[in-house]
Amino acid sequence: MNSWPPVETTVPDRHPDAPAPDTELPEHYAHCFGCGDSVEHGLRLRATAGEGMTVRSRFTVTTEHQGAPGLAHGGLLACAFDEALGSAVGHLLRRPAVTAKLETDFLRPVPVGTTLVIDAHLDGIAGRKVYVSAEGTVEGTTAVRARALFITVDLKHFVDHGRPEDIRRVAENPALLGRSIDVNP
Ligand SMILES: CCCCCCCCCCCCCC(=O)SCCNC(=O)CCNC(=O)[C@H](O)C(C)(C)COP(=O)(O)OP(=O)(O)OC[C@H]1O[C@@H](n2cnc3c(N)ncnc32)[C@H](O)[C@@H]1OP(=O)(O)O
Repeated sequence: MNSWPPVETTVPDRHPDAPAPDTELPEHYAHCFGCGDSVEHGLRLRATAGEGMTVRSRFTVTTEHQGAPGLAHGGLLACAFDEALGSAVGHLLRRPAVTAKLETDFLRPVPVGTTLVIDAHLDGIAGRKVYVSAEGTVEGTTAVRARALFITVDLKHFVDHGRPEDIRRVAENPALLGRSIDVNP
């Protein structure tokens, strides 16, 4: 296995305004496929801040999330990890960041009706590069592991690249963004 993080990093402190351990984290965007309550068949991840540089997320697999009969689709499992890892970066550093690279190891199938518990850990930071990893367990057995590189960006990134009507809807109704995001930092 390659060394991780792949470059020299430092481990940052939690942001002073990061949610305290055991705090339930809000959805970051109502229309997010990973965590938004407005997305009918979305993943609806729920997350809790952990100790140190950790966040625990939970993804309950439903019949809408199947790939093979009765089993979660691998692409949706990768999506769940993207969300869980992004949540760790966003909430612990309180800086906007996007996924640049995501790698997943699928070790065991994840059945419909089970809850995947994803423990994400912020491993290190080098400039704008943030390295995070996570392990997902079903009833105590490791099913999926993932590693990712996130890159911190300015809020301008989302304004420049997002669809204007969606940006406008958020500007008119900031409640669509989770309580934890300051749209006027
Ligand atoms: C705030 C409070 C709470 C918030 C909660 C939020 C929860 C959120 C949950 C959300 C969850 C869902 C999250 C989502 O779904 S995010 C959506 C999916 N991701 C994207 O759309 C990102 C698309 N990519 C880009 O926009 C650009 O490529 C970015 C911005 C990433 C970089 O373009 P930019 O022009 O700005 O920078 P740069 O190119 O100089 O690169 C900078 C450095 O990075 C290195 N590099 C780049 N790519 C790679 C790579 N693939 N492997 C290895 N290294 C890579 C690069 O070599 C350079 O290194 P160095 O030369 O400096 O050493």
